[in-house]
Amino acid sequence: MALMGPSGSGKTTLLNTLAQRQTATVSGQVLINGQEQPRATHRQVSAFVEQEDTLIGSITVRETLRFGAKLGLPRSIKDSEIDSRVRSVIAQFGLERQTDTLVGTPFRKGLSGGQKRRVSVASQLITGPGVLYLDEPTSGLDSTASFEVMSFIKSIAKQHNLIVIASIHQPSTKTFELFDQVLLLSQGKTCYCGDRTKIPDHFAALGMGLPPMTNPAEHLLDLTNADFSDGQARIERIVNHWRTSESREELDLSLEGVIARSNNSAQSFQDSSAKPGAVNQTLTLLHRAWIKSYRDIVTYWIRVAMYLGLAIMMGTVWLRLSPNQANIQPFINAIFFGSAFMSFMAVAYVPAFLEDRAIFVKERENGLYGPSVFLVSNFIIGLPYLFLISVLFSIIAYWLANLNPTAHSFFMWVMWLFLDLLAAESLVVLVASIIPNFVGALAITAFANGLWMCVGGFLVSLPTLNVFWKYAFHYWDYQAYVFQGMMVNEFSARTYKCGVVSGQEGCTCLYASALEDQCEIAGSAVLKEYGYALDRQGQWVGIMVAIVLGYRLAAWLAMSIRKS
Ligand SMILES: Nc1ncnc2c1ncn2[C@@H]1O[C@H](COP(=O)(O)OP(=O)(O)OP(=O)(O)O)[C@@H](O)[C@H]1O
Repeated sequence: MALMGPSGSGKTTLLNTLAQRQTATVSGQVLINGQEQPRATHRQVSAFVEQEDTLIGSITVRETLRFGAKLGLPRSIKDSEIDSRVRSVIAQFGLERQTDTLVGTPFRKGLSGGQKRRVSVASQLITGPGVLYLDEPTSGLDSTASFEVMSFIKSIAKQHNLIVIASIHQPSTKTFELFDQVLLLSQGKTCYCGDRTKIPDHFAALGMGLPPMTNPAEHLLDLTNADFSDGQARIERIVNHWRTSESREELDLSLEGVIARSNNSAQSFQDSSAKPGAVNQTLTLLHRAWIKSYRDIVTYWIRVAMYLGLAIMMGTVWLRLSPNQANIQPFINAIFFGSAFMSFMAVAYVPAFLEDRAIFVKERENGLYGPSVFLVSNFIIGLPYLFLISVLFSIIAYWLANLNPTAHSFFMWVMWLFLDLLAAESLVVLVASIIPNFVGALAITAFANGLWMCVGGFLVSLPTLNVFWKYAFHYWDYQAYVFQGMMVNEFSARTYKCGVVSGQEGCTCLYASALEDQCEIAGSAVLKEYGYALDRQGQWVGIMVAIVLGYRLAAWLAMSIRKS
């Protein structure tokens, strides 16, 4: 069935209402086989293909369909059967030659627009729905590609006894003729609903017959458009004519028949408990995210390169500092840069997360999985990459800057940096879950990281920081714990040479410590100045883990509440 009508006539609203996908206030009933069904049943028996393709660009056509099947089909279905279903859907959509072609990203060319549309529809058909809703399946395609997409859909609909309801804007004559039924809307009202072939007679009775050599779809749109002269009066005539027409009477009668029959027979639909379990779905998402993470440079590799650049820059700016008192402040500054600025740069994760979130929203709408599965897989897939970034950054920057040169201190630094990046990424996930908009999420994450920098205790020492900022924000500032941890790592066991004044005997030490008479400063004196304890790293690690989990939990809450 083609759902047609001029712009703003209510096509999308009706389609969403039928598919039970929106919360707009509507009245009336949506019946399947003559009976009202719960939302979960709608999701089981139907599939919805949105106007925009939300495909993952860095996986192949075969992988797209396989992952779609594994996420949506009951776990009792074996891998071999999934593979054969995938092969058959690929063949039905004429995509054999593109089976192992990537869908395509801005950096790697993949499928054409029409092929992408076919993959979008195919990925919804793999789970074998009975009703398929298509929101403007041909938008953005030229008339040849539109016809091609619709004819594939038509032949599959015939083969599988599938009901297809597609909103469509301005189909060519050939594409229009693929539809059996037409529902014509204008200003939210029905202008015609029924057999396509009966349209010419229906409108001819109104004196609005189809002129020769005219595209029928275009003619119908002209008739129902209120913007033309006499538009309003004409639409009212069309609507009234439909209300009293024979076609309308026939439709009512057949609906009454369906409802009466359904009252005498209980409908049973497929059991939803047979869906794949949360663990299986998490593993499937992890597998898909893993492929995406190594193929798509935007996900992690741009960030790896950026952190490598920053490591070289930091290591050469703070180049081989010797441990003397003049370098104590530069060491502290290096630690601040290594903790605060590194986490600030996590804003580079915003676009990749928003892309994953868009896929999640679509798949949740289709009833595949919820926020827990998405967030757990997102968390796990980030761990190896963040660890890799922490190790690579540290190998370069730590030794070039000559921070405390012991193996133990190096590994402790890597751990602090890893926790830092993990917390920063969790903050991005939280902010982008609440504000799923590129500029908005970027601005708020940058603001939050700016705030954490200011109240961390380095730019303004804790005793000086005013009580509001201290008590409201300092104690859950993840950057503060990383800074403290890195400071203890550098200064707890290292000594620094005091300064010698030329022409004088002895030396002057900037920090008083027990080693003053040997012209040295014990690093612990620096920590004393900042008020940092030497033995609380374990507690700080615990607090960092709690902050990371807190951010992820808050993101889960935001995603559970926010549905779009
Ligand atoms: N039956 C109705 N009664 C009253 N208002 C309606 C009805 N259907 C839709 N609307 C309202 O009309 C507006 C346009 O609806 P919608 O976006 O569904 O139109 P559309 O035909 O899909 O437009 P386009 O082709 O431009 O996407 C929306 O604000 C919607 O809430």
